[in-house]
Parts: sequence; C-alpha cells; structure tokens
Amino acid sequence: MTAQRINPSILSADFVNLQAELEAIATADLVHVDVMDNHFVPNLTMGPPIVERIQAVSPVPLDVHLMISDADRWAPGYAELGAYSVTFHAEAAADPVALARRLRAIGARAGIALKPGTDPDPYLELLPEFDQVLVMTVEPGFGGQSFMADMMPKLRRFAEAKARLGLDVWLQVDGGISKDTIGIAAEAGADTFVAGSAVYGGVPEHRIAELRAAAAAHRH
Ligand SMILES: O=C(CO)[C@@H](O)[C@H](O)COP(=O)(O)O
Ligand SMILES: [Fe+2]
Repeated sequence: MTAQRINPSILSADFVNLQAELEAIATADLVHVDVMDNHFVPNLTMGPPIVERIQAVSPVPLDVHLMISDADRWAPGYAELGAYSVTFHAEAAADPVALARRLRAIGARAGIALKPGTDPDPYLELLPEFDQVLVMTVEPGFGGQSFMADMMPKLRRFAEAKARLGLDVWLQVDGGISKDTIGIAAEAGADTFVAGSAVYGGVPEHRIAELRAAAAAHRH
C-alpha cells in the first residue's frame, strides 16, 4: 500500500508567530515552505535567512517549494541549509537534470514542479532523476485558490510512468487540497498532499487528521 504524506503549507500560517504555527503541525509529515520572488510569480514571501530559522525550529522536516526564477543559481542553497526536499519549477530551470543531481549530491530530495499549463511529456522519461514531482493544481503564487481537477490526467501520466519504470518517486499535489478534493488527487495517483488554507483554517491537528483519513479512503 502506498504511503501518504500530508504537508501543511505555512503560506496560510501567521508569519508573526511562525514558531507556534510550526509546533501546531507536529503531526504532519513535512512542512511545505513556499519561496516566492515576485518575478516567477506575482507574490513575495521569504528567502534563505527565514527558511534557515524555520529549519532550526520546525518539528518536522522541510519540503521547500521554490517559485523563483533562475532556480539553477538559488536552489542548492536551500539544500545546503538542510531542507529535506527542494522542489524547483521546470519552467525556471535551464538544466533541470543537472540541478536535480546537484541537490541530491548535497543530500536533499530533488523535486520538479510543473505549472498547470506545462506539458508533462518531456519529463516522463526523466523521472529517475527526481525524488518527487509536484503537479500544481492551481496557478502558483497564492493560497486559497480552487483545486483544478483538470490536472488529474497529467497526474495519471506521471503515475503510469512511475509504475512502468518501477520507481518510488513521490507524486505531490499543491493547491486547493481539502477534505473534499484530496480523494480525487489520491485516486489519480498522488501520495503527497500540500494543504495551506485547509490546515490553518481550523485547528491544524484536527485538519491534518481529517485530510489523512480522506486520503486513506482513496489510497492505491
Ligand atoms: O504553492 C502554493 C501556492 O503557489 C501553495 O503551496 C499554497 O500555499 C497552497 O495553498 P492552499 O491552496 O492549500 O490554500
Ligand atoms: Fe507550494
């Protein structure tokens, strides 16, 4: 049976009380950290100094999602500060395979993210180069948007390639995941679920448990 992971996104947390907000998700698998540069996406969040402090106090490992241009230059720094996984966007990297190899060499899991409009085809045969693939289920940039169910065929393409190649690459979804949508993504082959507003919009521990139960009901 596939292991499933719930990764709350601190984009929906109170940024002035980050330590308490991190402690509130101690029952999660990883904490999803959205790094935005106001260039690749029209929003700005944080950079290495803040991510380094999050790394120092978080009760769970860091799943860093880089929504930044020139990923080739900046992504290795996040692996060096100790992030468990570093995911960069395919659209923002000049050489995704070389970058993934650098991230792995530093000791991080290497992830590649695809915006909703990005064709999965060029990446299917490259799956062995990555530890996780992030299929965006909203346009990156903001929390609280609606889940795009029309991304499920793309997710299925990766699930098929994963099975065909016999890999244990994680298939992640991010955007609009709630107790009502998580089953749709699990059904299509996702095993790693990012949820921001759904977790921090209530008591995080309860929301995480609710999401786990809803995903498990559709486990592969
Ligand atoms: O990467 C992003 C947004 O670009 C996400 O990680 C959001 O933070 C998810 O928020 P919700 O859709 O779950 O509220
Ligand atoms: Fe994200």
